[in-house]
This record gives sequence, C-alpha cells and structure tokens, in this order.
Amino acid sequence: MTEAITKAPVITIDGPSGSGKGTIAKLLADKLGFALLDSGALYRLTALAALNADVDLADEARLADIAGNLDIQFAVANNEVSALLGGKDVSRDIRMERVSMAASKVAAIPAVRDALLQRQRDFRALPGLVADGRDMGTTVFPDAPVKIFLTASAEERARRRYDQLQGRGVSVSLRDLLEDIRARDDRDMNRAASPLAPAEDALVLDSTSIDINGVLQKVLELVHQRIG
Ligand SMILES: Nc1ncnc2c1ncn2[C@@H]1O[C@H](COP(=O)(O)OP(=O)(O)O)[C@@H](O)[C@H]1O
Ligand SMILES: Nc1ccn([C@H]2C[C@H](O)[C@@H](COP(=O)(O)OP(=O)(O)O)O2)c(=O)n1
Repeated sequence: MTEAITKAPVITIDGPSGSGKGTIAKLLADKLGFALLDSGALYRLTALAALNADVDLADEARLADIAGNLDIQFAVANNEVSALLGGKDVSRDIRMERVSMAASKVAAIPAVRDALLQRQRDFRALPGLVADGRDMGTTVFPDAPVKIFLTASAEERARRRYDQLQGRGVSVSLRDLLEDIRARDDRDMNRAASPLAPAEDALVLDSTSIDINGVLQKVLELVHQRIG
C-alpha cells in the first residue's frame, strides 16, 4: 500500500440498526466525493451465501471459509449501490429480515470477522472513505480522524424500519420489527468480538428527534473541524 493511500482520511459511522448510518454515510460520501463502505453488506452477503448453501449457522469454520472466499462486487448505477453475489444482484435479498438475523449471528464469530477485516481496509483510498457499520471506529479504522456513533431509541428505529419496508411494499408488523431490533442490539452489543460500542474518541449523536438533514449538518461540522 502506498503512503498516500495509507493516509486517506476515513469517516467512521457506527451504531445500531435503523439509527441512520447508511443514509448519512451515503449523503456524506456523495457530498465529499469519498468512497463508501457498507460493512454490514459484507456480513449480510456472508449470511446469504451460507443460507443459500444450507450451511449450519453454528459451523464456524465453514462460515469463516465462506466469508474469506466471497465472490462479490459492488456496482453503482443511478446513484444506487447494488451488491452482487456470484454475479447475481442480491441487493434486495440481503435486506430480508431472515438475512438480517443470520448476519447478526455470523457477525458474532471472530473467525468470520477476521476473514473480512482486510477486505474492509482495502476500501480505503484517496480522496477518502466513509465507512458504516458497528466496529469501524474501534477495530477496522482505529486511526480514523472522524468517528461518529449514531443512535436513536429502539422504538424510533423500529418505526423507521417499518416505514422503509412499507415503502418497498414489504408487509411487516411493527411489534415484530421492534423485537428483532432488540434481539439484534443485544447480540451486537454483547458479543466478545468487536461488540457494538462507541470508540473513545467518537462523537455520539442521538438522532431520535433530529431529522436526516439535522444529523448531516452536525456530522459535517465535525468533518470540517477535523479534516478541513
Ligand atoms: N434522523 C432521521 N430521522 C428520521 N428518519 C431517518 C433518520 N435517519 C434515517 N432515517 C430513515 O430511517 C431508515 C433507516 O435508516 P438507515 O440509514 O437504513 O439506518 P441504518 O443504516 O443505521 O440501519 C431509512 O428509511 C431512513 O430514511
Ligand atoms: N461492521 C459491522 C457491520 C455489521 N455487522 C453486523 C451487525 C448487524 O446485525 C449485521 C447487518 O449490519 P447492517 O449495518 O447491514 O444492519 P442495519 O442496516 O444497521 O440493520 O451485520 C457487524 O457486526 N459489524
């Protein structure tokens, strides 16, 4: 890796499901002309590949092997990023609730996390990277100059996810979504390997009652302070 690439600035956005990480990361990357890493998509693609191959979600060695050998690509068209697995567009499939739940399970396996670590770091390139996930600021890019930890109440996050799924024509119950969110929060925060937690030097932003533009402005303030 060249010196210049090593120094490309990274903005990390971590937080629980539905806190707005993906939305803010995309707006920020567009505004700054930075590359974008949706690290959750890597865990989701690992989970989908495992489900497709009928792999037991307790078989850690096979899951790590799948994570280490994922045949994936990210393609950008009409300002939307699609995820391809084995050449097939699976952008919708990886957002299904059963894949979300499986992703949270495979993400708790240290060997899976290790297998995906370098792939995530390889996204770092000039002029900079916006990386969203759970451990971007703590484990993957600990030297990032800007770290945000975005949160919101579980009820608000479930409501946002409900509206998002309704908008896509997917019918779900708000109560089930809230239960799923709580189960995933619990697993993501309490696992031993890179648990969901703010980095010591992260700005913690509670977006429960701040709209998307309000959050973006706060994040941009910090970006301008730290990296100009
Ligand atoms: N501050 C906010 N206020 C209201 N809705 C929001 C806010 N941030 C995000 N959303 C909406 O909530 C949903 C989930 O956001 P998303 O960015 O996918 O969250 P995450 O990536 O953290 O899971 C999206 O429909 C998004 O438009
Ligand atoms: N850096 C990351 C990113 C995601 N994960 C795990 C935790 C989540 O339950 C799944 C899916 O993450 P994703 O960010 O796509 O999920 P949400 O959009 O926030 O619902 O992967 C992780 O452990 N570490």
